[in-house]
Amino acid sequence: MTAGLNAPQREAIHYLDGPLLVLAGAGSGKTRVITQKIAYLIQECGYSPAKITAITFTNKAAREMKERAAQLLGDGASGGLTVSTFHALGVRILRQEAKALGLKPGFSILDASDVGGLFQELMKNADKDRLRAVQNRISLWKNGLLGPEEAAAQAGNPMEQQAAQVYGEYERTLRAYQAVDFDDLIRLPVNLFETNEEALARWQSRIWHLLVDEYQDTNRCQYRLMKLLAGPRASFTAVGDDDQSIYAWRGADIGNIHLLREDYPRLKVIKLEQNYRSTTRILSAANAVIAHNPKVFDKKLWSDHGHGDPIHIQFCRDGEHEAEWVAARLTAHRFQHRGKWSDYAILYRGNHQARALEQQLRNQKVPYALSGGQSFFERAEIKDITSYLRLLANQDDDPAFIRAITTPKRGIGGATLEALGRIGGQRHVSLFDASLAPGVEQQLNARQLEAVRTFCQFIRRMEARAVKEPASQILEDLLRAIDYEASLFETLEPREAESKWSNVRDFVEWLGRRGAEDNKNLLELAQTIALISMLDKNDQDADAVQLATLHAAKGLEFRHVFLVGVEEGILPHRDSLEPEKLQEERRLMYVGITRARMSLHLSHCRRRKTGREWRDCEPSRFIDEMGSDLRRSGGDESPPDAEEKQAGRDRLARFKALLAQS
Ligand SMILES: Nc1ncnc2c1ncn2[C@@H]1O[C@H](COP(=O)(O)OP(=O)(O)OP(=O)(O)O)[C@@H](O)[C@H]1O
Ligand SMILES: [Mg+2]
Repeated sequence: MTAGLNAPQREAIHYLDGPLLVLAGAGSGKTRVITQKIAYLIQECGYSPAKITAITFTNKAAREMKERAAQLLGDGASGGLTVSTFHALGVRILRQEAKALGLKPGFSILDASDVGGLFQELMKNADKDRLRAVQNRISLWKNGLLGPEEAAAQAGNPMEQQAAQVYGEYERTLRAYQAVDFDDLIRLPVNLFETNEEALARWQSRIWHLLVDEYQDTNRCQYRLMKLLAGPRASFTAVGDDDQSIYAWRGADIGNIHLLREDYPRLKVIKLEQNYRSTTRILSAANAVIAHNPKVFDKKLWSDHGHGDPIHIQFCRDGEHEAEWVAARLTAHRFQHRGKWSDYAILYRGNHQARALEQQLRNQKVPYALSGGQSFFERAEIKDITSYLRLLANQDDDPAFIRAITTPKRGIGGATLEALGRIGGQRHVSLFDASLAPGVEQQLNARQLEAVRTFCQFIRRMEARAVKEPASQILEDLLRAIDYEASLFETLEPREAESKWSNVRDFVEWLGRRGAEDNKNLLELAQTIALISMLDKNDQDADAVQLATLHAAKGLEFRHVFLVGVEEGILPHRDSLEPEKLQEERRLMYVGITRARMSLHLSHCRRRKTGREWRDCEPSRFIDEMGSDLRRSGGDESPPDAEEKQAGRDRLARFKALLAQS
């Protein structure tokens, strides 16, 4: 079972005498240790899969790990195993312990855009920057387990004082809607377990061994949850790499690695030193870059995959040229290596960099999948549909009520909603309940009343069906009943309507499949949609180039990686030039380089256009830090004239024709 693993990996897998930290560099097989350890516990130690919980950083990683474990163990042997993100685990805990927390089991989970909307309501006159600052501040307080009162006592500058004020109001609003935000998914279970011994004991007894991947990016709150769940037995395996900690901006805390030693004096630490992912050239460059950060833990990393191809640095004229170059070079490279599109990833620092790349990939007919961008689930048409689902599961969810009752238009407007809001406010009930409350007749005219009542009855009917019929069936009926397709075509240009309707169809199909696979009804599915990102929606088997931000690429590996925009101001980011932030940018660069197995291409531009302004660009200092074993090209062209551009296009056309023949 542990064949093909090295000695320290085997040691990590077999170690069960107490808390264990595997601290090792990129590609050294940390994630593999977790997967193999799950199999080992079940197969060799006789653990029931239901007694094992593993925590990963993304839903995609969770699913891959589950699949790997199922493969290792054979059919059905891994049933009951929990592999999930901290957030998904939080949902599970909240759902089962809802009563103790004063939540109803169908509570809503608000995603980032819902929360953004709520803050806009609460701070009507604030500008965008203030809104974002306040929202971030509150999120950090929540992750630090500080309530509104403690926050108020701690608030320093005027922004923080305002945040502390809004915080209380925000929390009351969430509770009134029977809704939670992402931070609550971790914080509420922690609060519960700290005050309710019975609940804690129940969950502790379910977890004989806890495994945590990407430990370096846990925040204080997640660490508390992990510690509570591990309990006094402290039977856990955490794996991580301090050099890959890239979420400090979201409250992740490298200090948690030290904390583990302090909190668990018996902590065993195992280091892995062999990298199985990358060629020596790639690894040396990564090691050289990260050596510029102060060393916290002594780690070595070597690989016996041979030197491999030189790392290629391309100097491009401008952003457009860079995107053109990437698409063309990638296509040629794939042709030479007779590879698949899915062997390739294009990585970048910020989401906005994707647009130019997407355009070129489309032009050159390169199939691609985008992750880490605006989530599929945050598109207006999908939010329209999910507002119905949320309302089916939770009729206290006022934002969902407002969106659903006004989409498509059914003659209910601001005046009706205001009247309902007044009744709700007086009686302390939701808008849904206000619609059915006695006395509502006096506030609404006959037409309004009829429209509101019909809507509420429709929701009730669908809710009753949702607990017993397959999710896809209900969803189909729901769409038909509200005539969503027609409403799109009535209000939008045909092409736009077409594209939105096709997204809705994708969503229905996907949700139906998900329901059947996970054996969940529509109400249960409705709840977790907020947790799902675009990455999960992608067809896993599709042969496509992966486009991702460096943050979203963590933990993944690709045969060939293109890292674009390796420039001062982008990577490192212009807002992150002070020493601590610069170190995090350097770790981001390290993460990027170490995603590559066989080849790595970097690019930077002479100048870029932002808005109407052209800006001169400097290559990133991180390129210099990679050492001298680099192959550079480009940088000597003057801007092309029309003739040259045409010649380039002709060359490309000939090349494509060649490709098509091959
Ligand atoms: N003992 C081994 N023999 C052969 N291949 C291995 C071994 N251990 C790990 N690998 C392979 O090396 C690659 C990297 O492993 P893995 O993703 O587990 O590393 P990691 O330490 O989790 O990396 P990261 O820090 O990027 O998350 C994977 O393709 C994995 O299958
Ligand atoms: Mg990993």
